[in-house]
Amino acid sequence: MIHAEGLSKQFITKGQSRLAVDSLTLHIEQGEVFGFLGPNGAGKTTTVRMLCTLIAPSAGQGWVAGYPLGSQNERIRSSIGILTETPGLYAKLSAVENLTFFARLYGVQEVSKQIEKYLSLLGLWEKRQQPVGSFSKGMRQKLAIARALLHEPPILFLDEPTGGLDPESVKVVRQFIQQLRGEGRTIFICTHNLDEADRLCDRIGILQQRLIRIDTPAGLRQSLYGNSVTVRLASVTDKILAQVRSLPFIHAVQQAEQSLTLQVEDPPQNNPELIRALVTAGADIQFVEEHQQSLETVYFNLLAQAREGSRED
Ligand SMILES: Nc1ncnc2c1ncn2[C@@H]1O[C@H](COP(=O)(O)OP(=O)(O)OP(=O)(O)O)[C@@H](O)[C@H]1O
Repeated sequence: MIHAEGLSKQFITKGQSRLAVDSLTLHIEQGEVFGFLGPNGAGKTTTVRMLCTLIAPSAGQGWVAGYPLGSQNERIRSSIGILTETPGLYAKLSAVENLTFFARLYGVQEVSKQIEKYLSLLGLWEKRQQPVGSFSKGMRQKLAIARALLHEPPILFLDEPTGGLDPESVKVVRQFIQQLRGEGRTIFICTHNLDEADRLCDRIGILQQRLIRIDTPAGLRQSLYGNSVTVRLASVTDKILAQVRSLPFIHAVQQAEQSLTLQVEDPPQNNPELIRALVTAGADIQFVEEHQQSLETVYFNLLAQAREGSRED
């Protein structure tokens, strides 16, 4: 659905050149929710602007909805919906008037039906006649999401979709994103919210000018340290130790008098077998605790490694 091959963007301002995005290669499947993480200035927005045909790449190639960037930009634009950091709505116009204006711009058929559908889904139908200038930030954000969907695009680019929203609105928007994924749409989210990326995204890409890592949230967590499980036992015997060490998904064993801390490949998948094996070996299990690395820890470590790497280059 979205494919980039060595995509780069160099900006030249006042004779100074700056490589904002360096040789980005990625592939995002249809129906995938992809999270794009990276610090301020990492190149996320620049990437999205290239993929949305708002700016031309300096090098590389890209395809969106099967159409190549550059020669088929019109087709790409009609296949995507965009939520930018600044919603750009008209303050004096009502919600309906704003959406009607944009619906005509996109050439939407059945304008009223589409407006009613999305205002209702996002909980704004009651406020439809109010001027957008009187809307809260959360309401404006939801209206901008509605606008991005009026023409039923199969691909959505969402820049900080829940940024600055209260917890209730965050929940509405997240549930809505899940619903859109359920409809088979491809969703590309730029966010600084690691917890959000963790909950919503099938895969996460971490960008720092270059793509540092791309993986599932679970894969990212495992990539640095693996996942640890601590099992507290009445006692640790040689038989128990031998049994645990024979399991192919156990990567490391740390032993204490009454506990084992084990590095497990995929805890939710492997823990049942681990517990069965322990019981077979005669273990009296008292507690099992899973220690997963937080995505935040992984994120900071990967960025630190990337910075270290670029200093050595
Ligand atoms: N039009 C432009 N002209 C010159 N430099 C630009 C332009 N747009 C972006 N840049 C530079 O490119 C780099 C990447 O910016 P970009 O906005 O893509 O980062 P970002 O990851 O989206 O950051 P943020 O999280 O702060 O939104 C920055 O150094 C920025 O100053």
